[in-house]
Amino acid sequence: MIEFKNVSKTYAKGVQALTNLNFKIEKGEFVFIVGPSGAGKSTFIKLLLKEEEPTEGRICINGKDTTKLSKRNIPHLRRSMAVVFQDFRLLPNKTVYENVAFAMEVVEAASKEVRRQVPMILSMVGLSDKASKYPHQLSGGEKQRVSIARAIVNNPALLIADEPTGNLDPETAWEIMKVLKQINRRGTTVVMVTHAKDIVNIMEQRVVALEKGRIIRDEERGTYGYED
Ligand SMILES: Nc1ncnc2c1ncn2[C@@H]1O[C@H](COP(=O)(O)OP(=O)(O)OP(=O)(O)O)[C@@H](O)[C@H]1O
Repeated sequence: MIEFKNVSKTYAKGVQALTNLNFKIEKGEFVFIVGPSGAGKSTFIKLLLKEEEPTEGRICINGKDTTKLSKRNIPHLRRSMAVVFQDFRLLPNKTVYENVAFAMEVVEAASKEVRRQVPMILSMVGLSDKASKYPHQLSGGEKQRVSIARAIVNNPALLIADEPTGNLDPETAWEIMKVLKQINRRGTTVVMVTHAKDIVNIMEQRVVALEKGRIIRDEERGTYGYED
């Protein structure tokens, strides 16, 4: 599904953020990306989302070289992916239902489809009873579940989670992991960047470790491996 071939990224002023990355992520995988600050994790996500271009190499998604993608086809690529952030990024003046519905409205889904899909997704993330609440009336874990609901409501093939548990206490973080794992079981590929050592160690999923822009480990049932 995702293939990086000899991918390097050098920012302006010569900062080399990623050096010669080679790896594949297959459809349906659950992959943790770990590494110390500055290792290149955010750059990796930006390349996936085509927010940045690699300086060298090729990034193929579903067999297509995204570096060669025409401008016209970028929206289509972006729609196949969704991102969940540490800070939730919900719309404060919209209810839970409206936040999720809005993600469908911007891709011009039929209103009948919105009315069918939103309650289903809210029930999946355990928020049916909060549909009419506003973000400020929710706990951190609930906000993150809304943001996950919004991310998956258009059925992306790939869910990118950038430190999704970073603002949550350990118990709530585990609730979020359960939701992500459930989404993964339904077939969505999940790539999660994290510093949550315990979560990585207990989940026993594939771990790709970056350090100074290089992959230093890629293990099938990996561990966190750092002491930060
Ligand atoms: N827009 C940019 N311009 C110049 N250098 C950048 C830019 N973005 C990132 N870098 C540099 O590239 C390297 C990798 O940064 P990146 O943000 O990808 O790391 P990270 O692993 O996500 O770190 P963190 O865990 O702190 O978020 C760092 O040396 C950083 O300073």
